[in-house]
Amino acid sequence: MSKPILTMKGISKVYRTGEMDTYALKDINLTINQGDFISISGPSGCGKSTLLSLLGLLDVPDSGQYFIGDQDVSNLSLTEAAYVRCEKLGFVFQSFNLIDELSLFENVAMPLRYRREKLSEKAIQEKVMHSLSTVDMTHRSAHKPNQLSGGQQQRAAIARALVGSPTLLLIDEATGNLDSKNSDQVMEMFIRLNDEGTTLCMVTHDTHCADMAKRRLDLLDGKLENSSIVEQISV
Ligand SMILES: Nc1ncnc2c1ncn2[C@@H]1O[C@H](COP(=O)(O)OP(=O)(O)OP(=O)(O)O)[C@@H](O)[C@H]1O
Repeated sequence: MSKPILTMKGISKVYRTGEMDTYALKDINLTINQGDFISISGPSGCGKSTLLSLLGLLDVPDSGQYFIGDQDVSNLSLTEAAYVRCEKLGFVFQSFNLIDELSLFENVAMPLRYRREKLSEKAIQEKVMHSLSTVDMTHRSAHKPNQLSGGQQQRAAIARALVGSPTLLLIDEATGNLDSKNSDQVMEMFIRLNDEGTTLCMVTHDTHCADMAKRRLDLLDGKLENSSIVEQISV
C-alpha cells in the first residue's frame, strides 16, 4: 500500500473583511500518497488558490490539522515554514517566477542555497545540471530567462522545483501562460515525472489538464466534492 506523505484533516479557512466572513475552505480532508498525481479543479472562487497556499505553507488554516509525513505543520513559525517549504516542497507557478537577473543555473540552484544543511558547490553543480537535464535544458544553463521562450522558461521553473528532490511538487495553473503545444509538452513532462516516482498535486481550472492526473478532485464552494481515479489520457 502507498505511504501517505501529506494529510489534511478538517481544514477550514475563513477570510474576515470587516463584518463579512468568507468561508474559502470548509472541512477539507485530503490524503496524498507517495506516487500520486492529483488534480484539484473547480470554478473561479471555489478555493483553489487558498488550498494551494495552505498546502504550500504560504498561509495557515483557521482550524484543522495538516501533516507532512509525521510532522504537524498546521501552525509553524514563518522561519520553520520557510525551511519546510525549501526542503520538502517544489513549486511550479503559472507565471514561472524566474529571477530575470540570474542565469538559469543560478535560478535552479536557488532552493539549494536556502537549505539549513549547506551543500558544497560541487554538489550544487551536480544537482542543478541533473535537474536541468531532466527537462532537457542543460544547453541553456548560462542563459537568462528573458532569452528563452515561455515553454523553455516553464521547463526551467520545473527544474528549479525538482532540484531539491521534493516530497511533493505543487503546481499552480502551470500551463495557463502557454500555447497548446507547449502546454501538452509540460503535461507530458508531469506524467513522465510521476511515472519516475515524483508525487504531484496540480491546481487547475482546465478540465483537459485535470483529466490527465491519476486522481481528480473537484472543489466547489470550498468543499472537496468527489474523488475519482481517472485513466491517464494521452495528450
Ligand atoms: N484575502 C482575501 N480576503 C477576502 N476574501 C478572500 C481573500 N482571498 C480569497 N478570498 C475569497 O475566498 C474564496 C476562495 O478564493 P480563491 O482565490 O481561493 O479561489 P480560486 O478557486 O483560486 O479562484 P480563481 O480560479 O478565480 O483564482 C473566494 O470567495 C474569494 O473571494
